[in-house]
Amino acid sequence: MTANITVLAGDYIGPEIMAAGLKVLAAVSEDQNFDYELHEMPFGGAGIDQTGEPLPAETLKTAQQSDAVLLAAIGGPKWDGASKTPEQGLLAIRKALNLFANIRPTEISTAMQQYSPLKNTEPVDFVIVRELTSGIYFGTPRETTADYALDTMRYTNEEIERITRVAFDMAMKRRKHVTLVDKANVLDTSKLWRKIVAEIATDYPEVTYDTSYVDAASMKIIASPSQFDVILTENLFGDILSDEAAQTTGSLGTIPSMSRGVNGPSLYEPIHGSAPDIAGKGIADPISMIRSVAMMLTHSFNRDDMAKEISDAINQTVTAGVVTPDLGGHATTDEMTETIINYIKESRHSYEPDHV
Ligand SMILES: NC(=O)C1=CN([C@@H]2O[C@H](COP(=O)(O)OP(=O)(O)OC[C@H]3O[C@@H](n4cnc5c(N)ncnc54)[C@H](O)[C@@H]3O)[C@@H](O)[C@H]2O)C=CC1
Ligand SMILES: CC(C)CC(=O)C(=O)O
Ligand SMILES: [Mg+2]
Repeated sequence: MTANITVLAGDYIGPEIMAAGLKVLAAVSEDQNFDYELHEMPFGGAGIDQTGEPLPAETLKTAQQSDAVLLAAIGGPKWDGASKTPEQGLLAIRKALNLFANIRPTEISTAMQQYSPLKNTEPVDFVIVRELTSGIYFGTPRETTADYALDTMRYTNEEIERITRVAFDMAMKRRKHVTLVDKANVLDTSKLWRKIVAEIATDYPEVTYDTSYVDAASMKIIASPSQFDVILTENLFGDILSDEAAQTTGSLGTIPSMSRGVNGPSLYEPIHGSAPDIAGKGIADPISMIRSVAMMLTHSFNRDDMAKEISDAINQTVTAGVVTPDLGGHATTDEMTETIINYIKESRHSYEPDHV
């Protein structure tokens, strides 16, 4: 069977890191009985420029019909303040594909330890489960007048329930601990989250469960990150905390994500944006995109073996110090990508039986 993958390169560094991700996908697929077809479509600012729409109808249709979607990043100053923005396209595709669960891992592996600004921590390995299709990014009413602007934070019981089950199911496969991050000392929506999460937690007696206000949680991510296993939180808080958590590994440019719904394709993308400040220089860190490819192989195509090859090669590359400037190195995006590919090839070569 051929895997159909929609490719949304997007804007600024988007095409640079997507190229890196696709090169690694090609390398790791070689001789692996994994056939795939790429469907490259305009999206974000590129969608606006080509069709007038950040999420062109053809792009959405292609994504809906595919087995998985790979997205690099969208947005940037070119479209800031325009009537249609790349970010509208991003929110629209998340909603249209019902991608309510956004999974953002933070791991300071042995290989990454040297790049972490955190010193002498216990091993860090937690996952942020962020609600992705509701909350203040989607709530109505929403308006701007001459005197005020209004956004609305709104959550239904059902929206909280389904993401909570994703978080507890994930905890069951990990260290069995969930931390709900909210602002329940102030917000009614957070009070509702607490009530519903406490109810659902009773279905998971093996999972320990605690809560933290988001302000304190942002401190704990720096001060004592090893206490976390699964962080469950709403859309805005998850957006903010995941960038903070990413930086503890050394760079925002290293963290991938998966966004999933009930049926239909999942979407894989770096957690960062289009980094306009470094676009065109050839120095974007490709790890976040390459790890997004690995997440796709695991979760959409059941190819954990190929994902592990990618992960091992990334670890070897960063251990060897072949890293881009965000991690303090001098490598270009291409050099880092080629090094990762070489490690993949080398590991296969060393396992080949001798042909006499
Ligand atoms: N999913 C997406 O496509 C997202 C899009 N955006 C959009 O991206 C645009 C730029 O937003 P910013 O606030 O600047 O956030 P950003 O995440 O693009 O960049 C923040 C900082 O991190 C650095 N950085 C990010 N990714 C990197 C990588 N792979 N390698 C090296 N350094 C990297 C950038 O150079 C910058 O200094 C905006 O239009 C924003 O709306 C922001 C976040 C997510
Ligand atoms: C347009 C934003 C909601 C994108 C973003 O910052 C994210 O999803 O992390
Ligand atoms: Mg963000």
